[in-house]
Amino acid sequence: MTSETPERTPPRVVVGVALVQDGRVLAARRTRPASAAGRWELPGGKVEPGESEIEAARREVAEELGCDVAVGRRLAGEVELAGGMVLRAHVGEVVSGVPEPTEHDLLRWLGAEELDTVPWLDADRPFLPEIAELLRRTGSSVPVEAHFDEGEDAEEVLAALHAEGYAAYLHREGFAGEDDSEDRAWLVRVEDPAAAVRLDELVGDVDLAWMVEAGTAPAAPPATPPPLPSAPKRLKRD
Ligand SMILES: Nc1nc2c([nH]c(=O)n2[C@H]2C[C@H](O)[C@@H](COP(=O)(O)OP(=O)(O)OP(=O)(O)O)O2)c(=O)[nH]1
Repeated sequence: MTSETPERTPPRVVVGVALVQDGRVLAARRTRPASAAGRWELPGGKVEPGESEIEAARREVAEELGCDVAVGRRLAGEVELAGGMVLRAHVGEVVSGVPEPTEHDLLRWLGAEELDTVPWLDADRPFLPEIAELLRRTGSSVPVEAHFDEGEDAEEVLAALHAEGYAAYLHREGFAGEDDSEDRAWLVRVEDPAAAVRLDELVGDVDLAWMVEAGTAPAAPPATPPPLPSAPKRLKRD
């Protein structure tokens, strides 16, 4: 950039939250302005100066829906809005309370195949394919597992899930005929789709970990759990 390049004001961010629960996402119908009334959006609003997107998302959802939400990773991309604003979207979930609209006139929980049944605001449409994929991936009641090479990473993710109120447990991968416990991976298993969304996010912050299809591994931890490292290790977050 040269000294002649005019300074650009960064666009104001509007953050929408794709609240996911039981394989569905919460859509809210706007009442204002007249040009947007009757169109559907993700709950959210403008990020205030000094606020992070996540703080703004939690504040806006509390104002609009009267419930507490956990806000996780950002969906890909952003969409330019009129008035020098951009729309970004994050995945989230309700952690306490039941969404009741204070500004919208209707809420609907939509499954992956129902996303097209409401007239979304134009700016929200580019996010729908990723939301649909997320709902398909997490919408079943099949257990979901994450594989960890390192026990301490698995333990830390497990602790994070428990701290946020999710049911999750740790077990070691079983290899037929394998008796060297050093070679066996750690698996964190969840059965609730909302917990699967959160597990997926946490796994994204760990180098040697990935989501796996839950196999036939035992559904309960072994009677005598193998020792875990005790030193805490920070998750890499951005
Ligand atoms: N909240 C939200 N706004 C959206 C979405 N899609 C979209 O184009 N918008 C637009 C509508 C508005 O022009 C702008 C956000 O306005 P807003 O009225 O929700 O935000 P706010 O509560 O912070 O605003 P204000 O009433 O305090 O002025 O972004 C969406 O999914 N969620």
